[in-house]
Amino acid sequence: MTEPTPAPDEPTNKRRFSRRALFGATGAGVVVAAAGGVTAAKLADDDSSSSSNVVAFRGTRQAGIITEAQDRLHFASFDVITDSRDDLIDMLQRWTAAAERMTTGAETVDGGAVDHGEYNPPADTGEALGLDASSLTLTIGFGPGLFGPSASDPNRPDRFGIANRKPAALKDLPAFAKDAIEPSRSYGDICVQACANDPQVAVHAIRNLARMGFGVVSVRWSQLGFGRTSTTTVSQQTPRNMFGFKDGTANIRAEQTDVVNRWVWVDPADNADPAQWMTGGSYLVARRIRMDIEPWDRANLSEQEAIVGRTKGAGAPLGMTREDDTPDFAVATADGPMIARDAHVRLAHPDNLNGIQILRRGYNFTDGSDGFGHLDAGLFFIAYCRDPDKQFVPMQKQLASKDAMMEYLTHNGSALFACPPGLKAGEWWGQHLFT
Ligand SMILES: C=CC1=C(C)c2cc3[nH]c(cc4nc(cc5[nH]c(cc1n2)c(C)c5CCC(=O)O)C(CCC(=O)O)=C4C)c(C)c3C=C
Ligand SMILES: [Fe+2]
Repeated sequence: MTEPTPAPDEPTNKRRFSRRALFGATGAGVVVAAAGGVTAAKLADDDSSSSSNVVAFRGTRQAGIITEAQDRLHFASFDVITDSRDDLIDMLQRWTAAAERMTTGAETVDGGAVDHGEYNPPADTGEALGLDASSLTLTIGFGPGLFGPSASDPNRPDRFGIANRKPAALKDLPAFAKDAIEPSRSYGDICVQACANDPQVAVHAIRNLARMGFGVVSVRWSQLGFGRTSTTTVSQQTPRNMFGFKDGTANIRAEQTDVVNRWVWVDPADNADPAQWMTGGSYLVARRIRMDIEPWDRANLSEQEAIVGRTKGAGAPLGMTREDDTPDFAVATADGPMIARDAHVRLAHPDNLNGIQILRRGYNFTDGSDGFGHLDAGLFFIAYCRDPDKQFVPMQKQLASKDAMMEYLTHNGSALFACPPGLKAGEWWGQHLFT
């Protein structure tokens, strides 16, 4: 594979690290692999966004939350299949080292694909050799079932002695109106969200973590996403969802520090002492939402726009012309409000939800067709929030019962994970939960 040629408008400070370049350079001692550390990454900061192709793995926050949303997703939810706390910790340590390397464009271990002897299975599966880091971020979260009983599995024992460390906010989401949740696409003990600008890099990362976890975890479900449906920084263009509408316009942006602190990061006051490991982290809500594409495609444009509450072309609130115009829910027409009472954006707007906000970070998906000639397509909705019970739950309750868009949606996957804060040098995933 050839090294990608930098685009002419690429910043001159842009750093490119490819697995092939590192592969060739390790002999010269360029890469510092001790404790999984690789010197090349941009130094971490609160934002973790990077203008280069390497996003810092370590920092105050985990990367992949307010990081500028990448184009591709591979999300995996794992069941822990061992009762051994030591084995789980050992795997988390090995995962951390490999994850840190992969986010720099390196293999899981030095020379993993081809240098570990012809009679051993390769320690890296190799499909990302020659590809650069592609802004890969790997974000870990822990599900309610890891701590013992949960609503989805009430008989789970506390296998790892961490029941008292469970944050109050970490509980399975309630059932919402019209939910059609499939357990085989839902829940899980540990999640890893892999986001990258190259799908092969994201898939390689999840595949290798799954391979390394053999005997300790098994993949419960996973989801690929092919196009972001959010903007998380002010410089990003708003993408479109599978209904053809701009999605992400009114999202929280990384630069809105006060808003992010209020609605995304867990505060010390949110938890008692045993759950302080979550301070500075965030809760990840995942919902697989099937979109009924074919009936939608037969709805006329004005009906589609009335359901969303924005125009399809510009993405402007109805009654306005520009995407960044502020919606005015008071404007009336002869037939009622300009933005209908059951329009999606009216119901999801903070003015109609006691000020509540969430950070959306979802992806379009298409998993082929369903055997009846319909696309199995939709939105893999991901949201980050400080307290799902006070943010996502009331928002989704309102949408599930009143939103006109629900006629075209089926929520068939659901999960909640607690994503701890970022790692300092030498720390490993889950360290402050298990020690
Ligand atoms: C519970 C939260 C939300 C779910 C679930 C959800 C599903 C969903 N949304 C769209 C399409 C659009 N959503 C838009 C705005 C919007 N959506 C939510 C929340 C949920 N959406 C919020 C908080 C907002 C912002 C509201 C506001 O403050 O104005 C938009 C408009 C553009 C935008 O602001 O992003 C679209 C379009 C789909 C298709 C969908 C499920 C498949
Ligand atoms: Fe929405």
